Amino acid sequence: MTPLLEVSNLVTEFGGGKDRPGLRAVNGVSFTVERGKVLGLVGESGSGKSVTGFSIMRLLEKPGRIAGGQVLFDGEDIAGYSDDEMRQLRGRRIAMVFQDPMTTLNPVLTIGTQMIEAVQAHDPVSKDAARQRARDALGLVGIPSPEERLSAYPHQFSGGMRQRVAIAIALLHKPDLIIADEPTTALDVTIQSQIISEFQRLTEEANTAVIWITHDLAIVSRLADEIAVMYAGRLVETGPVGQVLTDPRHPYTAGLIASVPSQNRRGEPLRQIRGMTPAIDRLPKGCSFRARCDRATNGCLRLPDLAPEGARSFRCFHPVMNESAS
Ligand SMILES: Nc1ncnc2c1ncn2[C@@H]1O[C@H](COP(=O)(O)OP(=O)(O)OP(=O)(O)O)[C@@H](O)[C@H]1O
Repeated sequence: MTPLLEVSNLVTEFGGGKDRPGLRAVNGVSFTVERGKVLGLVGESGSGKSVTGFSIMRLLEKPGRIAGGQVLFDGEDIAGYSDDEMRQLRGRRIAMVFQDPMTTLNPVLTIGTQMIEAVQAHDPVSKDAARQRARDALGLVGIPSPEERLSAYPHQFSGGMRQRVAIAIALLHKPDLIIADEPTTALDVTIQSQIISEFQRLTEEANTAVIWITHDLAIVSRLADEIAVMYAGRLVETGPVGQVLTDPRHPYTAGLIASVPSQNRRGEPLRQIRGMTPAIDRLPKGCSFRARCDRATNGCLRLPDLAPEGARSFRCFHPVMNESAS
């Protein structure tokens, strides 16, 4: 069966032109997402996670542009779709949830008006039927008194409730894929946990595939089937989440896991990856992680390929081998 989403060699640049390369925020990224499965896309700030999500959705702001690669959605290359074709797909078959729900919501319209518009944008149903769908969707994401809340404006909701509304809008048309870009990062942990559980239940019921963009490995271990780790615009490790998180191969993945606070002992300094992610306009030659890596050798002046090993793949000449895990 064709995967729901197949991203191959995606390159996204900012600026540049015909003869001038731009800044490569996404540099040859390939991954697949199967129907109903959750991919956790992780990496430090600036690694290119959001730009990958925006490229798939074709919501890149100028001067951002897809400079190469393919995005096959249900077997069709949507990277070449016109803006109109893309608008048809967005909201109906692919939806996005952002860190700030106000990216989705309009502050001057009631939630009801916005949700009815969102229903009618893709389904030619009556206003009453659309209102009913909106009410049901608010109920599904745990908004109390949904009928009354339809008449409220976004500012009359708490941050957590606003994010639930944004999720309800994303789920309105039962999309095949949701790209969730750090949707719980700005919320406190209890609300975060409730929203993740509800999101998980709703997407499982509708067999929706999800790309969950985050830097939080705890969320990924709870939610995702597969993980893809990005570093400086490239994927450095991919695979089933259980395998990668318990037995990482790439030293960067291992460093990320070791720096999770719960992995550290009380009283000892928190382990962290030394140094900083290189800026995308000053990427070092070869492996971009080598300046921060204890395992690097002169051989790392060449760029390793993302090489497969069973169900996983990693981009490293000197992978971590955890014998106790095998
Ligand atoms: N509009 C823009 N113009 C120029 N460069 C940009 C623009 N948007 C993003 N970038 C660059 O693209 C790179 C990747 O950014 P991106 O937002 O995808 O990172 P991220 O991994 O999602 O980080 P974060 O977790 O902080 O959102 C960064 O180096 C960023 O500076």
